[in-house]
Amino acid sequence: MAERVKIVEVGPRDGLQNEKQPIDVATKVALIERLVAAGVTHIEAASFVSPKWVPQMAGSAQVMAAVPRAHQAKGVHYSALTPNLQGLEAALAAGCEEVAVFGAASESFSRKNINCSIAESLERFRSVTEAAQAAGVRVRGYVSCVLGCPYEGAVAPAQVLRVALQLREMGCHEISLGDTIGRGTPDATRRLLEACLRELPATMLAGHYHDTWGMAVANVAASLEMGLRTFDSSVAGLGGCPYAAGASGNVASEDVVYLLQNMGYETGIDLDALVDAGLFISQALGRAPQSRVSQALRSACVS
Ligand SMILES: CC(C)(COP(=O)([O-])OP(=O)([O-])OC[C@H]1O[C@@H](n2cnc3c(N)ncnc32)[C@H](O)[C@@H]1OP(=O)([O-])[O-])[C@@H](O)C(=O)NCCC(=O)NCCSC(=O)C[C@@](C)(O)CC(=O)[O-]
Repeated sequence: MAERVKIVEVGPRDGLQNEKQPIDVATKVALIERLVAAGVTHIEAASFVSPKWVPQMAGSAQVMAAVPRAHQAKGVHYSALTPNLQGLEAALAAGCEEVAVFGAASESFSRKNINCSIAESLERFRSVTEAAQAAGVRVRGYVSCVLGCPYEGAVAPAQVLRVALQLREMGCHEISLGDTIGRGTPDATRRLLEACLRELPATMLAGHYHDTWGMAVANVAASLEMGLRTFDSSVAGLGGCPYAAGASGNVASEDVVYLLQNMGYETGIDLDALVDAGLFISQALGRAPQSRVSQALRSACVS
């Protein structure tokens, strides 16, 4: 039987959080419905952050109220970002079964993104993880800027590991390593993972690679070689971070699924239906999908 790789679809959150044009709740929910229909089982659907900081995520409670719940019996999980207790309370009220705290390996990015130092953020996350665990909700931990910071440049793998270890110590079940600005190369990704894997099991790590420099699929492949089996991706390559100017979208889910299928891994995702989901949201945004696989599948020269 083929080995399973877990895809965490972050398009509805990471993908849409930075869009300038308003996207209504119905469109977000319709995207999520299509992702579920394509077989996606882990969807980051919402973000309970300050609407003054990230206006696009303001409708998160309405999104969570409308996502297809019947599919949960078939193993679909919805998660949301929660930077503090206020966010956690809103996420619990909205029925999230997993939440995510998001820290950074760079001081400057931490301050720009969540308005506090790394140390302050970790204190804050501790109260979030304690309250989430008391409510029976799992917590994922993000570390941003693992392969470079938009304000500080190079980031040492040891600094990433320090933050990741503290997230694990407070009970995060999974640590997602975010190449926020997409500067990473396969060699840099391997060096980062070598450092992290000395202290953390591969089963606990997820690769979250942005594609700004076109390296994201290569970084997924390098991470697979290093033992990672969980990847975050964004349908149609949507996305960017509001606090990392110029950063483009996550690696496209279609491209990751194509890669995995052709390497013999199982994802449970129907590529054609995923391409359709990407086309749906791209049409709603008035542009073409960034996924190269989507473009190739739809081009006239496909044999
Ligand atoms: C963390 C804060 C809230 C601190 O922001 P702050 O201004 O320091 O917070 P505060 O506690 O002083 O509160 C100020 C106001 O915000 C409100 N507030 C406070 N908390 C919340 C909340 N949870 N939900 C709704 N409202 C909230 C609070 O009620 C108050 O409202 P006011 O009295 O002024 O009307 C802010 O900086 C923030 O929301 N930042 C979010 C930034 C963000 O979402 N960035 C994008 C996601 S991270 C990312 O994309 C990277 C990732 C994860 O994908 C991985 C990668 O690629 O690297």
